[in-house]
Parts: sequence; C-alpha cells; structure tokens
Amino acid sequence: MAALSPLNCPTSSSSSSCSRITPSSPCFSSRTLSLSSSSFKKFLPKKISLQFPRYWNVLKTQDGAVAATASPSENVTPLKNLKDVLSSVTSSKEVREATNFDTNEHDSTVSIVVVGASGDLAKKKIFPALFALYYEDCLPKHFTVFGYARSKMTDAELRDMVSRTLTCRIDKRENCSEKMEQFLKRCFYHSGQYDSEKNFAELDTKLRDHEGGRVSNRLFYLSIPPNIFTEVVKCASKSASSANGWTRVIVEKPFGRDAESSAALTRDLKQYLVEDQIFRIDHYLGKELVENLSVLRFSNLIFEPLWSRQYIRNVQFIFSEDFGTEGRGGYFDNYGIIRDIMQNHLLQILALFAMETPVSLDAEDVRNEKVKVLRSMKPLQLENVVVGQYKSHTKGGVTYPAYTDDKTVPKGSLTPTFAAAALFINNARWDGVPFLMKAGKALHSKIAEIRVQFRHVPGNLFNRSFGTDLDRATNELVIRVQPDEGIYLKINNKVPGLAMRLDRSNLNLHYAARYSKEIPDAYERLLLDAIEGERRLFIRSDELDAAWALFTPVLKELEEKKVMPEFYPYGSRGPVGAHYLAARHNVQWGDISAEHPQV
Ligand SMILES: NC(=O)C1=CN([C@@H]2O[C@H](COP(=O)(O)OP(=O)(O)OC[C@H]3O[C@@H](n4cnc5c(N)ncnc54)[C@H](OP(=O)(O)O)[C@@H]3O)[C@@H](O)[C@H]2O)C=CC1
Ligand SMILES: O=C1O[C@H](COP(=O)(O)O)[C@@H](O)[C@H](O)[C@H]1O
Repeated sequence: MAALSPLNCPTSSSSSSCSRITPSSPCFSSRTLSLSSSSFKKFLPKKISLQFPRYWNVLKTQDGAVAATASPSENVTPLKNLKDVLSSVTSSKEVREATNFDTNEHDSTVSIVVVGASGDLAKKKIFPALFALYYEDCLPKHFTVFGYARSKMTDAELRDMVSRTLTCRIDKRENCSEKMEQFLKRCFYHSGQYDSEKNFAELDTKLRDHEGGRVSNRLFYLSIPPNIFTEVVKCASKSASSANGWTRVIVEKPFGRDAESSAALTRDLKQYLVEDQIFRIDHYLGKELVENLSVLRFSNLIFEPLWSRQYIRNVQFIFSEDFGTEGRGGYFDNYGIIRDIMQNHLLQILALFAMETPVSLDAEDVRNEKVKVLRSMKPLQLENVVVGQYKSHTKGGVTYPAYTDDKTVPKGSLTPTFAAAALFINNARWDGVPFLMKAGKALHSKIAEIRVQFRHVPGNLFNRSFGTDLDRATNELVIRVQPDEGIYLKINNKVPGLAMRLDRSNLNLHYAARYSKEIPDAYERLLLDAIEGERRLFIRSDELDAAWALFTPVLKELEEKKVMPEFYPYGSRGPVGAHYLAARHNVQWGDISAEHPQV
C-alpha cells in the first residue's frame, strides 16, 4: 500500500457529491473556509470536478461556477488549506491521474471491508453505524460493504446477522426496514484466513466485480484482536489494496500495551502503509460533547479567557461504568483500566481540553497542538495513582461477581478495574493545576464527564453566606459526555425573596431539551471521516508516542512491584484511596455530591 500514498489526498474522497452537502444535510458541518467564486475560479481549472470533504460548504454560484464558502456572505478569508489542496492537485499530473480527478463521484466507488465481521464490535457498532450513515444519505452513491473473517458464512447469513444485531438509533425511524433492505443488498461476505494473501486476493477479485471498473477506494476496518493487525495489513496491502484510488485502514485500540510495543506496532504497520493511510480510532473523539469541546472553548469569549491556571483550580475527567468486564475479561486482564480508558479516551479529552489554540481546524494543526500539550506533561508517578479492583457484592438478593470470578481472568489477578490519577502540565498556561482522572468498571453509575472547578472569588463580598466550606461556593463547569448529554455551569445565586440568601444553581444546557435531533453514535462520525479522508479525530503516531510516554513508566512500576489494588464492592463508588489522592492535591471529586440536572 505504501506505493499508494499520494492517493490519500483529502479531496480525493469519492463520498458525497458536492451538491448534496448543504447546510441542512445531516452530514454537513461547516468549517471556517470561505472563498469568493472569482478567487475560487483562479484555482480551479475548467475540467476538474472536485469532490469536497463535508466540512466545506460547496455552493453553485449564479454564474454556474462552484464556490466554497462557510457562510452565505461571500467574505474572502485566507484559505491556506483549500489553496494548498487545489494547487497540489492541479499541479500534480500524477495525483490527477491517480485520483482520476477528471471524473466525478459517479465514476468512483468506496468499498468498506470489515475485517473481523463475525465479532462483537462489528455487530455492536460498525454495521449499525454504516447503516445509520446509509439511512442519513451520508455514504457515497457507489459503496459496498464486505465482511471478512474466518467464520464460514454466506452473504445471506451475514445479512441476517447484520439485520438481527441492528441496535442503532435508526431502528425506530420511518422507512427503517425498507432502507435496511436496500442497505443489506450492498453487504457481502468473504470467508478467509487473516494471514492468507491468497484469501485476500480472492476478496480483491470480488471487490473488483462490485467496483465495476470505477475508481476504487477501499477502507479496511480492523475489528480484530491486535496480535493479528500486522498480518492482515500485510495481506490486504499485497493482495487487496486499490489499484487506482485510495486505500485506508482503520485500526482499533489497543495500540500496543506500552511505549515499546506501540512503537513496534507502528513500525510494523508502516512497512505496508504510510502514516496518512492509518486511521487509529479512539471512539471518544467521535462523541458529540468531545467534538464540542473546541467549539465551547474557542468560539465563546466567556470561556477561553478563563481557561488557565489563573482561574481554574483543577480539572477532572471521570469515566464510570455500572457493569464489570463480564465477557471481556480475557482481553481486559492483559490491559487493565489505565490502558483501556485513561491512556487513550481520557487523555485524548484532556489534550483537547488543555491544548493551545490551533492555527486552524485542519487535522495537522489540531494534532500538532495535542502533541505539544501531551509532551508538556510530566510522566505519571506512582505516588499519584490509586488502583482498585471490584469484589463481589450482594445487594437486594442479587450477588454481583468479583472481577476474578470471571473464568477468563487468572485467579489472584492484580489487574486494576479502577484507577485514579493526578497529572500535571508543565507549561505557562497550566503550571500547578491538577488534572485528575478517575476511571472504573462495576461502579454505581455509568457516566463520562469533564468537571472544571474554578478558583475562589478574591475578596468575595458574600463570603459569610457560604459558611466554612468556601470550595462549595466556587463555580464549576460540567461537560457531561454521556449519558444524557449536557453542559452546565454551577453559579452562586440569590434565592428570591427579601432575605439575602445564596444558593448554588445551574445554568443548564440539556441537550435533549434544547435539540430535537438525535445524537449520532461516535462510530458514525468516525467512519464518515475516514471515508472522507478527514484525519482530525484520529490519532497520529507521535500523539500515540507522547501518550504512552506518560503512562508507560507507572504501568511498569505497578506490574513490577505487584501493587495490590484496593478492593471495592461491585456497584460502589470505588476505593476510598481516590479521595485521599484528590485531597493531597486540594481537590474534591465533583461527582461525589453530584446532582445531574435535567431541564
Ligand atoms: N468489543 C468492543 O466493545 C470493543 C472492541 N475494541 C477493539 O476492537 C477489536 C475487535 O473487538 P471485538 O469485536 O470485541 O473482538 P472479538 O474477540 O469479537 O474478535 C473479532 C473477530 O476476530 C476473530 N478472532 C477472535 N479471536 C481471534 C484470534 N485469537 N485469532 C484470530 N482471529 C480471532 C473472530 O472472527 P473469526 O473467528 O470469524 O475469524 C472474531 O469474530 C479489538 O481490537 C478490540 O480490542 C475496541 C473498543 C471496544
Ligand atoms: O474502549 C472502550 O470503551 C468502552 C466504553 O465505551 P462507551 O462508548 O460505551 O462509553 C469500554 O466499556 C471498554 O472497556 C473500552 O475498551
């Protein structure tokens, strides 16, 4: 596949036609790109018909020319990206020929190969997300979905499996079954071994049949255990990569289990792929409220000026699940909660939260800032970590199992199912501010949220009204990633009446009340981005290196010293050690007395 690297031009997506992408389209999200039609024409040779990523609002002007704009007004703003893209496209004959730029989407096709199609993730997330995209009319006109795995299955059996496991948000919508039937007709299956070039060559033949001579773009989704990533990529690369379009590979976590194994995986994959072809997925980056973080920060004057050590006392990233590792114990025991949740999902959110303003929303600009902030962090130290493991608990006559009751978990395993950590960023903006993380399985609730606790008001006139616990009177911004998405700000307010009494109330943006639109699943956004060549929400290899550098030393120390986890009952709030850790940094976890407001 390396030979195909020039084909990963972001504009070469064969997805949605420009005219279909209007601001009202569900796939549309406007980016701050704008260009007058006259400037645009300068860059656009007559014969080339471009296909635009969905972030660009592409309009037909009155004179018939195409214009890209972010707003109805024709403001010309500097357009580094579009200019760069256009000039590289138009100046490179090789790219033009290779991407078949003279053709439009009617001449190209996207094949999505789900490798490991018989597995849990494929059934639970990938096929439903693909169907949701199809339902929303976000997939290209010509697309085919191929399941690939060792299990023997016919096309009909795959379709049956996909239809039975459809648990996506679309399933109660109008015409769902009709659309489902149409979608299933586009789904096929090929049974093969993961290390067989011959089997991938057979897949290639089938793909070609479906592509019908059009420009072929291929997306491989590696929904398989990590130990076979490289051999699949090798076989796909040698025997089933596109001959005249792009080839991209979505790689699922875990990306190694420490800095060394992650670097080795990257090295192995890069024998067959260039970095731009690798889409390392972290599905938390596809979550609506995580995607909204940058909007909240960078498009609201009231937040960004406060976003520093000057006003923020601490930041908390909290993940909890009210179920254990049931059914996934075999995988989990080799990784533990720090690798499963903290090193990736929570750290990614932290990076977006704490990074400096990127030059633009371009993938490389955003990822550059994320890398910078990650590299400004101190590697996590053992004294700043608490680990726990859930034990059996009986409540209301029901006995919930201990982690080690799972038959796939070795007896006496010390793998943490809970961890709390305090991290620090050594830069001018965040010096001294504790960034606390807490993640656990089998806790009392299922929630993921970011809590920003602000400093005390200096010389507060109302100090006396707050009693001794001044911390309770500070502002707190809560971004609830899930469930029941929302953003609320805790403020001090006068209780109406003749007395001067204060309380803490919430300014509350509750998504379900504010927006009638359903929130897409993270996998929908990420799959669509991968199809369109949009890399912003995928992890670049240097980001991954920086992330592992922070956690690898402590992970090794925990294992070498065989640190005993603190046991907590299934369904509880987790180990008390997490509170001591927070207290050492003058922090109280915000979720302890958390009221989760709704409108
Ligand atoms: N499930 C989830 O919720 C999540 C999963 N992931 C990641 O996504 C990937 C897929 O996960 P998931 O679907 O749960 O995985 P599965 O264990 O269900 O494996 C997927 C498929 O891979 C094949 N397979 C399983 N074990 C082996 C093996 N030892 N050797 C060769 N092939 C094997 C099987 O297909 P067949 O036998 O038919 O070939 C199986 O159906 C993994 O990397 C996982 O870490 C990430 C986040 C969440
Ligand atoms: O990556 C993972 O995420 C899930 C939680 O994802 P969510 O979208 O349901 O919050 C977690 O259960 C799993 O252990 C982990 O591997």
